[in-house]
Amino acid sequence: MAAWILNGLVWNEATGETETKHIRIADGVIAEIADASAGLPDTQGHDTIDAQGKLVSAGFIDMHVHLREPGFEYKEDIASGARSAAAGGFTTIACMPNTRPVTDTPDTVRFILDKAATAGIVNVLPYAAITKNELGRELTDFAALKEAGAIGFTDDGVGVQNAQMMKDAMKLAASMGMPVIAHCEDDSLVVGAAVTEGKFAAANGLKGIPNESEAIHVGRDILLAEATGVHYHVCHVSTEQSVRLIRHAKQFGINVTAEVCPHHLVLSDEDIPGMDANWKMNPPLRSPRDVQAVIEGLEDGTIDIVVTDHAPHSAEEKARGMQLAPFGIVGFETAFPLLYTEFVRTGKWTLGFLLRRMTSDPARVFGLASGVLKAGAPADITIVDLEREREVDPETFASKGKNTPFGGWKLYGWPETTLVGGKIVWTAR
Ligand SMILES: NC(=O)N[C@@H](CC(=O)O)C(=O)O
Ligand SMILES: [Zn+2]
Ligand SMILES: [Zn+2]
Repeated sequence: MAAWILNGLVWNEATGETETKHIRIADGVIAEIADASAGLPDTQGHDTIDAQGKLVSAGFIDMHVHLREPGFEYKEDIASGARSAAAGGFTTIACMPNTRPVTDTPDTVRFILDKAATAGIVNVLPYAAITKNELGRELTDFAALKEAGAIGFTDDGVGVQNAQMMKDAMKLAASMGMPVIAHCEDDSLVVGAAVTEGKFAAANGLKGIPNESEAIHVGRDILLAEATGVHYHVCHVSTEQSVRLIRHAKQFGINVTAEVCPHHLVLSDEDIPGMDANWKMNPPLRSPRDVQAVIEGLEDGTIDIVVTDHAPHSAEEKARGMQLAPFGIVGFETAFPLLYTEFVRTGKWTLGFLLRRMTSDPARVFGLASGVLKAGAPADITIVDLEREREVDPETFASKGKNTPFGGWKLYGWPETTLVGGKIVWTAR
């Protein structure tokens, strides 16, 4: 469709303010961005979208999500996950391979791409597993998986326990120009705990997950990345120690990048209200000191991007209680409002900083053409109402998963309309 988005507020990095612009879309790309001071354009023959007073941004990019299909469609499927992403203003998402079967064959990669294309909602980029069935024993066929469309290799959900296996994976990925994305967790240090080691665990007589179970893999993998030259990307950084190691590695020019989730920026273990599994995720909510460290890591560029780690589970599964319920919370439909409300409205971050970490930075890290609002870029666009306050109601989520700790939170910054390739794929009722 040929369309004009009229009178939207577009962030200008040079001035550090928003400016009113008209954006013309043609053939799925941004054809023109016009200054509104020159008056309304001739919109004849075009659809028009009134964005008066609304933020118009490049669509958000989420490089760490779980869509659960194939195999766990009762939690989420590719279409429902994509709809949830669009409702959260995301236009490109990268899905993790801990499906059933695990995404460890070209057939499964193609299955995901086909399903995503049929759904036709957002761009879905599949990761493939590092090891067969994510068991850590045998590498998958990297070349065939890349050929089928996988954009990187990861065993997310579990850490690769064997250092030689990880080194072999990195060497192979490096030779193909592909990134290795790591869920950092040393099994020998994790003692079947549901929450972090710290105040909440102690107060409730629970075992805790220690910080070093994450950071020890980060440190190991940084050394392996240095040795192999691979692009190494650290998943869901949650500890002060991991931030420190990544900062140090970057100072040495090692090709490492990292991500952090909204919940690790906003919540600590001291916020957990009780034995409610909607507060259970991996890595767990850490101490306030860790929260401060990941915030500073994101602010100084040690951590490159924000991801949701959208991890839907059924209500029945989450009702099993803190100890038995699976790890994970949904994230698409609260991510931007949460960070906008907590960090931008409070004056801690500029709007531009948050937008960069959710658009152009993930595009830079993973070499995507999207993530920028400029002529010639894909017309993947998010229109956001920054001014209306609304309460988070999980029952209204497009996701099948309602498992969030943010139910009832009053937030600003709700996405209103999401366009992918110039087509409206979601609009708020
Ligand atoms: N983050 C989580 O708590 N859970 C993820 C797995 C993962 O991201 O490691 C899941 O698949 O449910
Ligand atoms: Zn993980
Ligand atoms: Zn994950």
